[in-house]
Amino acid sequence: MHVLSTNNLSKNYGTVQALNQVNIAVPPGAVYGILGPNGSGKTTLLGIVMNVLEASSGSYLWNGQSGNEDQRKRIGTLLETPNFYPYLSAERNLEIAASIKGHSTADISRVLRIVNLFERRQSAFSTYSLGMKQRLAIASALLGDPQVLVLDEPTNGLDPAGIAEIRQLIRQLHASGKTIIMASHILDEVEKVCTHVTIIQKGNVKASGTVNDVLHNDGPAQERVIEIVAEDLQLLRDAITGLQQVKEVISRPAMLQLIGAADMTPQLVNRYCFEKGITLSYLALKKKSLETRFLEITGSSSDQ
Ligand SMILES: Nc1ncnc2c1ncn2[C@@H]1O[C@H](COP(=O)(O)OP(=O)(O)OP(=O)(O)O)[C@@H](O)[C@H]1O
Repeated sequence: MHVLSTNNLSKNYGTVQALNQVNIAVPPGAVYGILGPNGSGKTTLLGIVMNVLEASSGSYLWNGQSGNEDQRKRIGTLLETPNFYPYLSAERNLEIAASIKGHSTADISRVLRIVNLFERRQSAFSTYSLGMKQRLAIASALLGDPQVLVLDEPTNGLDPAGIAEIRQLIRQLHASGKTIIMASHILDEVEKVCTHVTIIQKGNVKASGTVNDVLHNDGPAQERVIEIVAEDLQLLRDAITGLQQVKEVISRPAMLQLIGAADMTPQLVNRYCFEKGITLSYLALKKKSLETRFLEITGSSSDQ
């Protein structure tokens, strides 16, 4: 059974269609990325499934059941930057959060340890770095030990060190068995921490599946690139141009790049050169870059 599934969720804000018949299905134990540029509808989607916003149409199920308050209490959320009191300690702030959420304060040491802030628990929130502040926010989401976490852009506004801390924490929570649903507009982030991804653009789902299938799978009809080097590049160029599977030969500094379809295999190129009496000193099949694949899916980098 899926932890979360949506059925044709749509949302209009007046004339703005923020979501258009969105279907996602989150398997247990996944780190599920909702990837899309600013304004693509990620926050709206998370807001609806957390019952902060109402859908215009469509429905969703948490663990196969229509959402109810009790269930939602068992989901840890980080939807916006939480308001912690700057002059109170991390521990005191969590005591307040626990009492608001109806969780026992006995859980506070545990969550502070998970996010690696236990040693700094007595320090005032205002003395924390941005990364620490965000970790405290995740600690607050972890109160009550929810099995599912919903995080909206958890690394937004952090410096590279802070980003690395949060990504490490998400990986660690995943390893401990939590299901994590997170919005992000950073392709690299989704590739680094997520197991599954839905790419959303202008409220429409463009692709969904495991990160590997969606972002790395070139598909059989896709173009591929092979790089080759031999002692005499001109001779190599003259020879390889005769190989039917090679559509284009590009001269790069000290190497040739061959563009072809999936039938242009490294084995074929190697054998062909060998038969022409040329020994290759380098041969590599290059994967299409993630960025290129993303642009293919979304059609544009800046278009929302
Ligand atoms: N309260 C609102 N009233 C009117 N339009 C809204 C409202 N909230 C969001 N929108 C619009 O809905 C669309 C989706 O917004 P949403 O915030 O869900 O996207 P997002 O992908 O989360 O973007 P961001 O990363 O910037 O938060 C945008 O066009 C946005 O301008």
